[in-house]
Amino acid sequence: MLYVKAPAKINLTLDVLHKRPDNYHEVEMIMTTVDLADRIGLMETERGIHIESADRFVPNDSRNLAYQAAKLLKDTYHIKSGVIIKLDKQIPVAAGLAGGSSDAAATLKGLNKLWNLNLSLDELAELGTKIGSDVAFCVYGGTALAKGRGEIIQQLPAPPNCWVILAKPTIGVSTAEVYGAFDVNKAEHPNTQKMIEAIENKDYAGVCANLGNALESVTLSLYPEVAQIKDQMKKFGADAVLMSGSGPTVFGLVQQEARIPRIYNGLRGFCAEVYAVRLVGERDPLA
Ligand SMILES: C[C@](O)(CO)[C@H](O)COP(=O)(O)OP(=O)(O)OC[C@H]1O[C@@H](n2ccc(N)nc2=O)[C@H](O)[C@@H]1O
Ligand SMILES: Nc1ncnc2c1ncn2[C@@H]1O[C@H](COP(=O)(O)OP(=O)(O)OP(=O)(O)O)[C@@H](O)[C@H]1O
Repeated sequence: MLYVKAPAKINLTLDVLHKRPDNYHEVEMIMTTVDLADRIGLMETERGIHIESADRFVPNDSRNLAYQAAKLLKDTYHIKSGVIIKLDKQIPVAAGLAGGSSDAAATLKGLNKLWNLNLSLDELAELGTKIGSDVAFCVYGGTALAKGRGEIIQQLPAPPNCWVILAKPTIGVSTAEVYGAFDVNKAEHPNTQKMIEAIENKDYAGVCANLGNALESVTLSLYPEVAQIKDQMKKFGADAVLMSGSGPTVFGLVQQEARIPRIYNGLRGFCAEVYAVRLVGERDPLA
């Protein structure tokens, strides 16, 4: 069995510029990986693509993004053999943390090895774009500015080190629904350039000050409990707080480790899924 790690991402910024003729939105966003990961096991078999997962929210058929990744490689490169894909899910589902996209990216990278395809990361990212807008970022990992519909990736240095508290309310959010309700005239736009400068200068206060997500107000108006979690996380002592992606997960940045128990335990009082993880920020050299 070949194992591959599929880390979650958070959006330090997410700006939506306009709706495009293809019905996607033009975005500009800064994403970074965190140390919360699914584990993917890949085993060659005679034929077919078989998904095994104990998570009841994860489809085990062609709707699974890891299945789609395997199918795409199999069809494109005329692979005869099949694969069993074991998904050990740690990333909450439909959370705004790119769980499915990261599973797809890890499957592409793992099968590239298992099937000796020798494709470059750039080639895998291009294939990944056919599966979803976040897959290209997940192929590279680390920290990046993503443009276009999310598939044009410019690598950035790692942000200053810190802890990330993730809190996911019990609701799952549909990305399409949130983009569908987005109104460009009402949107707040983060300052992407200032965030890039803060990251480059390893300026933690600057990163905190420039967090911003144009989709946040849309999700907050659909699901008021997300606003509550934001308020609680601030009250318990996070340095800065934002919703990730289209939500509903809220993340808080914390530099002092001693503050984590109060925030973690406070949130656990009314939110079932809470995680305290490190920012990874760097590309995995072994990936
Ligand atoms: C919210 C984010 O996760 C932030 O990282 C991404 O922008 C969404 O990435 P994703 O989940 O990989 O999205 P996709 O699977 O490609 O698209 C899901 C749906 O979201 C909408 N969508 C997505 C990306 C984009 N730039 N504009 C959009 O309008 C489209 O309605 C699309 O049908
Ligand atoms: N491997 C997978 N893991 C989790 N969900 C998957 C997977 N493949 C397909 N899905 C489907 O995708 C939907 C969205 O799940 P996912 O966890 O990828 O959302 P997300 O974290 O909001 O992603 P993003 O941040 O890229 O929008 C789920 O409702 C689920 O049915």
